[in-house]
Amino acid sequence: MSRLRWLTAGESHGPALVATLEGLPAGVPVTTELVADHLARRRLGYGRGARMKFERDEVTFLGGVRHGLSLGSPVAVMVGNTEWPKWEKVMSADPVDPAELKETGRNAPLTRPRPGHADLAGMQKYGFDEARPILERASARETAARVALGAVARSFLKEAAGIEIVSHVVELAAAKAPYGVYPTPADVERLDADPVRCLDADASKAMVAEIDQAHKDGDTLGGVVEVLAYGVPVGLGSHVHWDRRLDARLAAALMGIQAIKGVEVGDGFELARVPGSQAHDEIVRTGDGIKRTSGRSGGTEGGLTTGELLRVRAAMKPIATVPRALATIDVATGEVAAAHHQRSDVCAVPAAGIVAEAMVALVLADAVVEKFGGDSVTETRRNVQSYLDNLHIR
Ligand SMILES: Cc1cc2nc3c(=O)[nH]c(=O)nc-3n(C[C@H](O)[C@H](O)[C@H](O)COP(=O)(O)O)c2cc1C
Ligand SMILES: C=C(O[C@@H]1CC(C(=O)O)=C[C@@H](OP(=O)(O)O)[C@H]1O)C(=O)O
Repeated sequence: MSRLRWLTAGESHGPALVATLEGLPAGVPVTTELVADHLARRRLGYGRGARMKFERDEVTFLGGVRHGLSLGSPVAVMVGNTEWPKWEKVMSADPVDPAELKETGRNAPLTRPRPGHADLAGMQKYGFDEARPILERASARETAARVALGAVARSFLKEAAGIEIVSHVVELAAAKAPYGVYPTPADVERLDADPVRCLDADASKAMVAEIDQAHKDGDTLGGVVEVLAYGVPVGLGSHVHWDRRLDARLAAALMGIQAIKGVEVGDGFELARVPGSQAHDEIVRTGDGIKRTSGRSGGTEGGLTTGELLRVRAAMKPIATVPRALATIDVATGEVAAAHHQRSDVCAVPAAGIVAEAMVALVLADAVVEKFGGDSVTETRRNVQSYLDNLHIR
C-alpha cells in the first residue's frame, strides 16, 4: 500500500517555511510559478491584516522537480519569509548577545498569553516563560507550506484522474450564501476576484459589511468554507477500517488547519435534523450509467467515495487576537492583564478556503496513490482508466 507522506517545518518569523512530499509519482507538471500562483490566492481576501500586504512568498524548489516535472523523488519546497531581516536576531537559531537582542526592540517577553491561541497551554506544556517559542509555530503562517504542497498534489490529481478542486465561502459570521449553489472549476477566476471568495453578489456584499463592522468594533470574525472536488472516481478510501475511511481522513486534515473547529461531510449536521427519507441520495439509472438524485452525502458512503461530487465544509472560529484585547493574566506577575495584540487579521475565512483546498488535495492525492499506485503519473492514469473501464457494475 503505497502512500503519500508530507511534513512542514518553520516558524512564522523564521527565515523560511519548508515542506516535503514523499511518494509523488514522476512526470507531474510542477513549476515555481504554479506554486506561487496558489500562494498568491492564499494571501487574498478582505479582512486580512497588514502583513499580507507587505510580505511576499518566495518559492524555491530544493528537490524532486526538474525542468517542470516531478522526478519521483521527495519534493522539497521552501517558502521564504521576506519579513526575516527584521527578525534575524529575535529568531536566530544560534545564541545572540542580549544587548543586540534588546536593540531590535522586538524581544520583549510575551508574558500575557492570548486566549484562543496555543500560547498558555503551550508554555505550560513545553516549559517556556513566554509565548514567543509557542506562537511562532502555532501561527497560521505555516499554512503557506501546506498550500505549496497542495499545489503539487492538485497537479497530480488533474493529470492522473482529472480531479479538480474548488472552494468558496458559504458563511461569514451572520452572512450566508444561498444553499446548494456549487461553483465549478470554470468559476474559480470569478471567485478569486471576489473580496470574500463568494459567488453570490448579495451574500458577498453582506460578508464585506460584516467585516467592516467588526473592524470598526475592534472585533474579529469566523465563517464556513466549502470545498468541492470534481471528477473523483468511485472507491477511494474504504469501509473496512476506521482509519481508511476517506471521510475520516478528510475530517482530520481539515480539522488540522489552525482555527477550524468543525467539519461537515455533505449536509453534515443538517442530516441529523431530517428523517431518513430526506437524508440519503437515491440511486437511479440514467443514459450515462448509475447516478444519484441528490448530493446530500457529499460524495462518500461508508468511508468510500461514490463517484459523485465530493463536498466538505469547515467552520473557522473568529481570529483569536482580538484588537479589543481579551482578558488574560501576566504570567510573570500573576496580575490581571489585557492579552498581547500588535496586528492581526480581522477575518481570514477566504484564505482558510484556499488552505482547505490544499488539505483536500493532499488527502485525495494520498488516496489516489494508495489505490492506483504508479511510479509515473502516466502509469497512475493508465491504472485509473483501466479500473474505471472494468468496473463490473456501471
Ligand atoms: C489563514 C489563517 C490566518 C490566520 N490569521 C490569524 C491572525 O492574523 N491572527 C490570529 O490571531 N489568528 C489567526 N489565525 C488563527 C490562529 O492561528 C488560530 O486561532 C490559532 O492557531 C488557535 O486556533 P486553534 O485552537 O484552532 O489551533 C489564522 C488562521 C488561518 C487558517
Ligand atoms: C503570516 C501569515 O498569517 C499570520 C497568521 C497569524 C496567526 O496568529 O495565525 C498572525 C499574523 O501574523 P503576525 O502575528 O506576524 O502579524 C498573520 O499575518 C500568513 O498567513 O502568511
